[in-house]
Amino acid sequence: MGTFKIEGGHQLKGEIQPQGAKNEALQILCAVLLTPEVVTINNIPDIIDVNKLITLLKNLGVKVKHLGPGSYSFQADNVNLDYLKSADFKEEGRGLRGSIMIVGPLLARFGKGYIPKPGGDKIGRRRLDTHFEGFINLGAKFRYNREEYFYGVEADTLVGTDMLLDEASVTGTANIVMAAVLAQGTTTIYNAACEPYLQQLCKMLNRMGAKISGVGSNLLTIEGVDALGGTEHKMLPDMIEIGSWIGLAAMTKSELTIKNVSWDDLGQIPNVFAKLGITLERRGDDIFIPEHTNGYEIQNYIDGSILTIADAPWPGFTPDLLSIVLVVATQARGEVLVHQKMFESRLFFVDKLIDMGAKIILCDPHRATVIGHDFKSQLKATTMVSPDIRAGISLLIAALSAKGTSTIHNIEQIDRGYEHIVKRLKKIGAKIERFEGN
Ligand SMILES: CC(=O)N[C@H]1[C@@H](OP(=O)(O)OP(=O)(O)OC[C@H]2O[C@@H](n3ccc(=O)[nH]c3=O)[C@H](O)[C@@H]2O)O[C@H](CO)[C@@H](O)[C@@H]1O
Ligand SMILES: C=C(OP(=O)(O)O)C(=O)O
Repeated sequence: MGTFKIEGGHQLKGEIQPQGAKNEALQILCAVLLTPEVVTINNIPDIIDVNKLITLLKNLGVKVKHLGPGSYSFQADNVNLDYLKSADFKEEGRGLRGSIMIVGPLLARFGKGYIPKPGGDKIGRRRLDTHFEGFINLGAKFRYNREEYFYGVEADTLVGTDMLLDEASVTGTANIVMAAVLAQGTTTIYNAACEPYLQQLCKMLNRMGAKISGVGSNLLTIEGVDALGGTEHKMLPDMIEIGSWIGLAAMTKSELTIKNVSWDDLGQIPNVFAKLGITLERRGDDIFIPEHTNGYEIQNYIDGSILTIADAPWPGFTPDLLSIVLVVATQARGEVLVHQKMFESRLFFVDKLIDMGAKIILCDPHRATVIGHDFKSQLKATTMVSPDIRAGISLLIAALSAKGTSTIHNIEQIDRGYEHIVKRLKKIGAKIERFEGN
């Protein structure tokens, strides 16, 4: 287990370039299984989850070439389906959440797809019903081994149909789309998720020869085709990382420029941080955050009542930034109610912030009220364990703003989704060191 030691209370300054989007990368990498031709992918983030998925693809027989920083080519012209029966696969497949999305492409191209219960953050129940109901709707037979938590779908042919998803699941929609592109006839998916990750996936699939319309909406229409070909794709910047750096700038009262953010793909994100009182300036495609010398003030609603920030499927506010919103609010002027609707166990990390001196009331597992200090009282350094990726980065931001030296254990959780974080944070002046072990 790795550890960060962080000396807090220092202002940062400079430019930071966001990495390629983790959640997009996990979808796009799985899509290489849909064609025997070469797919070249750029701006792939160098993070644990993505590297695990690349290893899994290699073990499945996909030819992987590293072309340069963040660029790889993939060719799935000799896929080894026997690997899916191996003990190694049962171990590797559960190493991350994104591995679930190999099932749709494998089912569509080879008639069978298997996966052990995938990993990812322990942030509450994370069911997979939407994925498998979708495959069943396309004509697949489903089986589940309860002892081994092993899922499987099989079908000689998939046949397009109309379906209404029980929830707008991000990875579920991606999985079903990747199965439907090679099905016979037309599939419609209503209540589809439409995050930029999915829009990017659909655009890439269309470049490979798929026929998907409605991209960006919650109604996708997919005309099945016989085969897909190769293509080249570039990942968008990671919007969750961008939100994390906005929070970091505000909490440390630092002037930061976040470079090349693809502003038009950020949806509500700039707006939500602006509601917390943070000044964000659009400079071309960069976000400039000035030094917040006088702090930042949370806006109330028009009628004077307390602001609520809640998550919702896109174009709503992403749940992956609520932990960051929460930590940023601890130093704001004013109060906010943070409502994490999707996940049941994602707010428990507030205990740590309370230990550090933050004024937070955890109302129930989904809601926390934060009363900001307006920098009149600094958070105190402490020792903590990162419970999940976004709580981890939030605790890191808290530590960078706190007085004294903090220790964060279990930083692999942060490494899952943040590329070369020590090097990048040091470049803007952060005092952070990594240690292996505890
Ligand atoms: C690898 C990857 O891409 N992970 C992301 C993906 O996970 P993932 O695809 O696993 O998440 P889902 O979209 O399936 O759902 C996440 C949770 O939200 C609940 N839910 C979902 C849809 C809905 O309309 N209402 C609702 O309550 C689900 O029951 C589930 O508990 O999407 C999540 C939701 O944006 C993000 O937090 C994860 O970072
Ligand atoms: C919850 C997240 O990731 P995963 O779905 O991979 O656990 C996240 O990225 O915030």
